[in-house]
Amino acid sequence: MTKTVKGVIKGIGFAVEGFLGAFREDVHFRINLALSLTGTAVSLAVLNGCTAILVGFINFSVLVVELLNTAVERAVDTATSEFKPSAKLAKDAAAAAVLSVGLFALTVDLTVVLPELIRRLS
Ligand SMILES: Nc1ncnc2c1ncn2[C@@H]1O[C@H](COP(=O)(O)OP(=O)(O)OP(=O)(O)O)[C@@H](O)[C@H]1O
Repeated sequence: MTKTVKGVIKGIGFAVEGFLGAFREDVHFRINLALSLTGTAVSLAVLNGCTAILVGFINFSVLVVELLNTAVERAVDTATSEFKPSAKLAKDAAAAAVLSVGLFALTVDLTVVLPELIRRLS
């Protein structure tokens, strides 16, 4: 196995560790994981073609942004235990990113996915 391939496999291992660590230690991550994967699965199940992929991706992106939020929170906690305005802004801006994408995903789910789900079930 070449050095490059070994490096890629190692990198994937670190990514899996990051995912499992966030799952273990962050309750917000677990909640957003459940919501995001449910939204993604329902979108892919009830919508078709490009719409399914786009709406599924919007739901999945909540999970991605929540992972970044967890990373920012942990990095800030590692960097300082003192109260610093810049630390507050870093954490609050990361939380705002999750809120923004979450609200957008919710709006899309309520206006695109839910009506289609109801139509199929009725
Ligand atoms: N070192 C710090 N300096 C300034 N403000 C901070 C610092 N750490 C946290 N805060 C702020 O305090 C509030 C609560 O943060 P806290 O880290 O307790 O909760 P959180 O961001 O939801 O993360 P967690 O998931 O770890 O509970 C937030 O507004 C955050 O920006």
